[in-house]
Amino acid sequence: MKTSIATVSISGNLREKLEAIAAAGFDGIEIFEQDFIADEGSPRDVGRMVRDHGLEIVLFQPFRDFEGLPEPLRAKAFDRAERKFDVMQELGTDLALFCSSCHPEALGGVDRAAADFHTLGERAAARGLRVGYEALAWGRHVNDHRDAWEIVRRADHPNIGLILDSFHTLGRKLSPESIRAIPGDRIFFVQLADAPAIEMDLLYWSRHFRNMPGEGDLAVTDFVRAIMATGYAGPISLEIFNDQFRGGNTKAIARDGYRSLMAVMDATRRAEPSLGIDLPAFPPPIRAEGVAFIEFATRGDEATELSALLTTLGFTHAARHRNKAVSLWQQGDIRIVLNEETEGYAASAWAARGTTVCDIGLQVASAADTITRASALGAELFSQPIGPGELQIPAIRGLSGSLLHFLDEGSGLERVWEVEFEAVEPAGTGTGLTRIDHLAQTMSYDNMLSWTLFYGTLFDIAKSPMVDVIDPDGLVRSQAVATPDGALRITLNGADSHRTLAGRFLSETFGAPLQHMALETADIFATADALAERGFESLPMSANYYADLAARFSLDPAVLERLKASNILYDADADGELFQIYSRAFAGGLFFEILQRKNGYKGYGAPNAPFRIAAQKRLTRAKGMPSA
Ligand SMILES: O=C(O)c1ccc(O)c(O)c1
Ligand SMILES: [Mg+2]
Repeated sequence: MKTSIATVSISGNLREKLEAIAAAGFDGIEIFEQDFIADEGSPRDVGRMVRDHGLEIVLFQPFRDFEGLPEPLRAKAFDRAERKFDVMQELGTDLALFCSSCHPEALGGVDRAAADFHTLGERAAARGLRVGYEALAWGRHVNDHRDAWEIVRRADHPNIGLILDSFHTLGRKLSPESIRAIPGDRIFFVQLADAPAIEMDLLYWSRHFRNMPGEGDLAVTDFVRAIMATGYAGPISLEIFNDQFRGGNTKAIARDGYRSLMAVMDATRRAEPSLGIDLPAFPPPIRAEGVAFIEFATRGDEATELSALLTTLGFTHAARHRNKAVSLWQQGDIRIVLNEETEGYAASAWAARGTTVCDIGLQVASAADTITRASALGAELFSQPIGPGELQIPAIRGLSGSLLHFLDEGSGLERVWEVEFEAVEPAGTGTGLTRIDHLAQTMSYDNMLSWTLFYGTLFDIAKSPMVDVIDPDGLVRSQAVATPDGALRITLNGADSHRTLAGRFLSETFGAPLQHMALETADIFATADALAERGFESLPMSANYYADLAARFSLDPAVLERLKASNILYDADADGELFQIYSRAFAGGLFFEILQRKNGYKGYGAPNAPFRIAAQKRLTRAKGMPSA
């Protein structure tokens, strides 16, 4: 399978785009005319430059407003096409995209358009070129792939074929099933794009909001299945018009594209194995079984402060590393590693950000499969020298330089805690915390799609609808991903203002670090008492908050008093109830959450977030810390 991406999909000048596209692993590009015109090189130079990057120009696009014009406009359109054919020959590409006309004077009629394309086919054939016809969803007379196909069929010329674009079909809610009846060799090119389900004008939606397959809500896999069922064997290309991507990090967006394309083709072959898709074998989306450990890079006073906080939370210093300044704190199935090494990745993370989560360990069905799938999707593997007797734990780079290690059961990796560590204190019952319920990552809003795609393509994990969280100083958007059984849940919080709590945390760190983790208890009231006994300081909530709870829910007054006395936050949804306690912030904005889900409550307490954030900001100001 030949992979490609339209140059319009990413930011930068043509040279920067080519470098990023080649590095991400694509075979070819659709050269967007403007990208090439803006370059100072001649068409020959540009063609050579593309090939020097190991890339092929698989399509020249777009040619607009060709078919159905009355004379003299018609003759002019043919002349214009000849000029572009000249350019294509110099560039070294044989296929042009002609999109359906939006010209105010274009006339309708399938036969008229077919006749124009037949004539164009003759002209193209004389130069050994081909033309593909694409129905724009907002074309004046042709806006449905079935009509474009009828025109191509009647044009009846071997150098005239069809171009299909998932956006134009799915965006207009047309079923892709009709594509299955088209002969595969009459389809000259396939473009893929996804988009979020928002009601708006088609053209505006297409030009500004398209995103990578898997990042939006369109059924791109169904579209690809229909295409592949025709026997189509040409390139599969991404054509993404997106304002954020145009201003984003060129290399990162190109990598997202590659990851997305591999994942959608993999999903297609698994949905319909008989299609025989030409793609190297790699494992299906990985079953994630939970968080195996969270590792902090920390030193000095901050390490002392964090250890004290873990003690009041009921953790014990369970073990210490045999060769390194690394300690393991444990309670139930929760493992928190404090790394005070002065060399290696933890040391670099500490140097850059101070106390921070430098590594996330995930428990997966197979660590080896995880690494294989991640590499097939374009991830960078990570390793560093290991000491005598230590295990080489499979790891990859996440986005923004983050790090993920993978543990599993049965390959020997599960023995890491005995092999590399020696016991210090036996684990007690603690405060009743059993496991990590979810991790909350904070990032700039622009990185949310990338992270959603990252987790969504590697794991068998689904995204829930985005929610808006109101911070007194701006909006934070929150997107959760969760495995079907809830074993792994991650919330991705995107800040677009530095004045929000999330934004400030981000501006003082960088990348997409973990800002908080939520620890589960089966009995919030018993845990609240045990925490109080240990001197844990919870985040104080206002009396107004509890008055509002009394108004919104029919809570027993005694329960309400109990909530208030222990600063427990409450929410309920159609399924069940949620109880939350927050820690105070430490080390520049990190914090812990303790929660109990009752009767299958599925959310994350979003209605409580504005009050929790306001309480955190109140404390920050009271401590005289800069409050933005
Ligand atoms: O928005 C456009 O004009 C446009 C151009 C070329 C395409 O392939 C397309 O899907 C849209
Ligand atoms: Mg298109």
